[in-house]
Amino acid sequence: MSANSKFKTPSGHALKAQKGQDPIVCLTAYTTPMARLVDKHCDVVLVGDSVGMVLHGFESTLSVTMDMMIMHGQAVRRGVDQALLVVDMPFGSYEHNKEQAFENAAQLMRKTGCEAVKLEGGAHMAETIAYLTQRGIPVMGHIGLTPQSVKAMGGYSVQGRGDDHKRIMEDAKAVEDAGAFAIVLEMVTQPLADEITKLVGVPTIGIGASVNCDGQILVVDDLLGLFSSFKPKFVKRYAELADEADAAIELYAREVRARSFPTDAHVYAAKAKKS
Ligand SMILES: Nc1nc(=O)c2c([nH]1)NC[C@@H]1CN(c3ccc(C(=O)N[C@@H](CCC(=O)O)C(=O)O)cc3)CN21
Ligand SMILES: CC(C)C(=O)C(=O)O
Ligand SMILES: [Mg+2]
Repeated sequence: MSANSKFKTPSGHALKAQKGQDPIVCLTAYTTPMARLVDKHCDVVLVGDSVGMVLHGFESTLSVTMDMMIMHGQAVRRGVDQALLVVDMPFGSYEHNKEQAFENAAQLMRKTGCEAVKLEGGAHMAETIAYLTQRGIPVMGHIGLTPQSVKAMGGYSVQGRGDDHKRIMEDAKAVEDAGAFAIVLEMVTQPLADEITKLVGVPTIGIGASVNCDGQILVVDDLLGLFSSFKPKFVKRYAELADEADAAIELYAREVRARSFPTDAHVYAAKAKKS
């Protein structure tokens, strides 16, 4: 029995070693039942701060709090026992200084039992990422389109088409050098994603980036067709569950109004029937 065998989930180091191997499969989850479905097929489950837009109806991720990430992180933890569990640090919980970042990252790990945290930002967050990783907190980076900066960026648009190409390359290198075990590349051009994937020694996880990234991630509600307030180009719908739910709810409403539901099969007689 190896010294590590009591840890049943993979570590950030195990994921790091997967660069250049089979593609790393990642999805989000925010609840226990969805976590169970996703855990079965994925290497990484992310409790994304996209939960604010997908489950709480916020217009951006800026309103998401530590309490929300802790509650959804705990729910997802109960459904994940195979994949690496990563929790997003919410807006305002890590930008002030590295001590604030450590305090909140430690709280996320302590209260949810996740294996790692993710935070947005490139070179300007390198010092913070180094501070966390040197103190035992595995960090996943996230560069390119960083949704917590939507108000500064003026929208959710493709990154790296102009003179920001060089800056994003430098961001990737800085985040790797700071000790991140993997880096999410969101909505950067394919040539830029490919250059970064070749440049860095840690896995790149693409979302609207490139088929050549070391892994891919999507919001699971997007691929299931459960979320439709917007549909970025990078989303592929593998199912239309909202349409199925709509049809089911419509039929229920019709049957209640027609008094065709419930039937004898759904109500209780005075005496239990022998079966
Ligand atoms: N459900 C969901 N899926 C996501 O991928 C996601 C979230 N929520 N919330 C946080 C961020 C926000 N994201 C977004 C939101 C909108 C676009 C979007 O509208 N993109 C368009 C316009 C592109 C452009 O202007 O150049 C697109 O066609 O891709 C992209 C990413 C990605 N993240
Ligand atoms: C889409 C992924 C990368 C994310 O950060 C989120 O779901 O919040
Ligand atoms: Mg996020």
